[in-house]
Amino acid sequence: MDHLAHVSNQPNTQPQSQISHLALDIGGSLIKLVYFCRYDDSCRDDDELRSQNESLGSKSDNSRPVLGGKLHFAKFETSKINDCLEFIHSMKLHLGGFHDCTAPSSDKIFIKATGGGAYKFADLFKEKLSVSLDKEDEMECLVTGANFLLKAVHQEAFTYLDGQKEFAQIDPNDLYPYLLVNIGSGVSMIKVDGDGKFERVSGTSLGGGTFWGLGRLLTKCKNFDELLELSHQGNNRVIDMLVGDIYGGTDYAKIGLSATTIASSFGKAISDNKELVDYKPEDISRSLLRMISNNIGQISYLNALRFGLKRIFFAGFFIRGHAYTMDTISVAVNFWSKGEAEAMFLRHEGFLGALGAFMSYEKQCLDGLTVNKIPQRFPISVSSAGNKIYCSMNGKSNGNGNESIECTVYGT
Ligand SMILES: Nc1ncnc2c1ncn2[C@@H]1O[C@H](COP(=O)(O)OP(=O)(O)O)[C@@H](O)[C@H]1O
Ligand SMILES: CC(C)(COP(=O)(O)O)[C@@H](O)C(=O)NCCC(=O)O
Repeated sequence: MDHLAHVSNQPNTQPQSQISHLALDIGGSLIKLVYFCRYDDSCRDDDELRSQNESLGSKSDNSRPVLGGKLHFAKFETSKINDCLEFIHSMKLHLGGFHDCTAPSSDKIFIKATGGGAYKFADLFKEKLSVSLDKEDEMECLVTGANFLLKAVHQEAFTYLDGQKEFAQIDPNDLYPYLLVNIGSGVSMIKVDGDGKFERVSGTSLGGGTFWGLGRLLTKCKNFDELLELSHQGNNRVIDMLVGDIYGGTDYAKIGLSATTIASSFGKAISDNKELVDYKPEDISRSLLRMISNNIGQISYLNALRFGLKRIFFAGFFIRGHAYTMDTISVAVNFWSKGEAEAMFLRHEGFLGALGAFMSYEKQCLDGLTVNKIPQRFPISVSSAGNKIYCSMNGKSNGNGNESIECTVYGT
């Protein structure tokens, strides 16, 4: 089975009854899965977690049991949805949904799902797994996921400039407003003012799908990571027309453009008298990556300026923890804002929507949990005091956002 990534150490060895609450984000390019896996001894009072709780500024409640476990993440290409269905089936993840106690037929299992595929593939899930997809709004899920990560997960956000990664100290009480830029197949820009308070203020169709789609056509690369890898070795100046190419090697200082600034992405191709085969795939990949990243960085900054936002968080699987992508976006934001605005990135960049869908289980009547009839309800939410779910990262970041998140949930 060709699933791209999963984060649990050995998911297939987990006792099935420990897995619960599967949530999906089915996007234009990738399907993202989040599910919760309890530890065996999870129903316990845990002093360490209580002190963690107190350090987060919330009061511990000794009367409630603690469910310890991990959030696991996985992703599949949307075009390989059958692999995803097989994975869910083999792990029995589809049983980790909820019964709608209010529905006439309460034997139905619902799985929380967001993204366009929650609509497009609803019948397929019903046919293959006998589950219904309970649809949650994509923008709402992105915002819920971002707020959760920024408030609850240690060292989630970081800046990246000149090869230097620096974790940002995020004060949960001073988080808003910010601009969330989700770079998936397309790009959404969302002004976030609070929990559930947001507005999608802009977007662009020149996103991750454009980079991968054009890149595949122009370079014959077989997968996304190969294309990204190629860009490492490439030189965009071979294809991009620089200010210096137009100005005889000099800056256009009067308007603040150096000779090395890209004047026109892919512009050299009009006059080089070359065919596609004459360009190296790595140079094409590099130019393409800069074109898309610069453009998104610029539009993001303009929207931040429009609403007076200082912080811009970039997410979505286009970024892929890739140094050059993050560097280019950071430089674009820095350049256009003259250092006023800052680009930040998230370790779990691609899982915001799926996490948001996962959080939305909180809204449901959860008494009829289907997995092992867990007696506790599952109040997942991150209040400003962070007093229901606690997280710490498990293991070091590998840049893919594929770590599991240790989390603890109070049962009620
Ligand atoms: N393994 C991969 N296969 C395809 N695209 C990938 C892969 N890894 C990263 N990407 C990039 O991530 C984008 C999808 O990001 P994602 O946040 O999952 O958006 P969506 O919800 O639209 O699928 C793709 O368009 C591509 O640029
Ligand atoms: C339609 C979408 C919200 C779908 O989300 P995605 O699957 O790309 O993550 C997104 O592709 C988008 O915002 N596109 C840009 C459309 C526009 O504003 O021009």
